[in-house]
Amino acid sequence: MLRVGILQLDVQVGDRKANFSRVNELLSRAFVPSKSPTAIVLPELWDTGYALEKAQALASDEGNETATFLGDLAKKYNIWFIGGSTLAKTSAGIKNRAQVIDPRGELIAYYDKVHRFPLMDEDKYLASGDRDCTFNWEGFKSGCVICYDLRFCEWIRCYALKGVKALFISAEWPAARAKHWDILLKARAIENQMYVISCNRCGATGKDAFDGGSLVVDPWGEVLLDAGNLEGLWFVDIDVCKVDQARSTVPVFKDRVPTLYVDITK
Ligand SMILES: NC(=O)CCC(=O)C(=O)O
Repeated sequence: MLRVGILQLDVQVGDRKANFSRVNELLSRAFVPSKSPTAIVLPELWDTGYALEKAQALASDEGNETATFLGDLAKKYNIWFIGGSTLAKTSAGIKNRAQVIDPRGELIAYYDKVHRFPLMDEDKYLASGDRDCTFNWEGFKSGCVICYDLRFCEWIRCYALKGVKALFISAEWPAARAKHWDILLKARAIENQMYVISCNRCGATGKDAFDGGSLVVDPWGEVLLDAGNLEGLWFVDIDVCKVDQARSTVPVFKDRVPTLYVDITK
């Protein structure tokens, strides 16, 4: 068994100090030790929110400030942090970067959001990523994407074809489209026969409301955890055998006919 913790946060926009201190507080209040290796997931841009007009000032070099903060907590609690993105200053511009930190506090992988969301001005302020992110989480091949990436079934399929069995998704997905969020998480889990482990923001900034609704969905599409719409930290165990069971029972990956899946726009 492996265990995931969903830390659903009401992000304070532009205030990294407040978000750091809230995460500290939630962990010290709600962390439950376990024998199962544990990964905690945070929302997209959990430390600064969508203050993109101030991205230049808020971003830290390669996202190091946030990685250091999480690294210290990872060591203290002997946990992973998987996903949860920050603004990272890079030579190619500022990126929306999800970080993977192991229990030694080391940043072992990161993912720069590939599909920038124009309705929240990401195309105006941020540079996009150009690669996927897969890694070994306690022997379980896993991957990360961020929010709007969830809409691109072909991108998530690439992860599954690379052998990913657990996909971590961090998001700031507004309440206005909460239904899409819910359906797409379940669809991606069912069609790829993988765990989908998500963490969305909750609360509101001005008129922008976020409903949370973070889900952990198993490879059969069953919801193992629904965080509701409040701030908090919740845990659930996942049985790694379920992915192989689902894939051998309904042999989608054996039955694909990729020679027919051509891109007709080319
Ligand atoms: N932060 C995001 O990428 C939001 C994506 C979103 O709201 C959507 O509808 O897609």
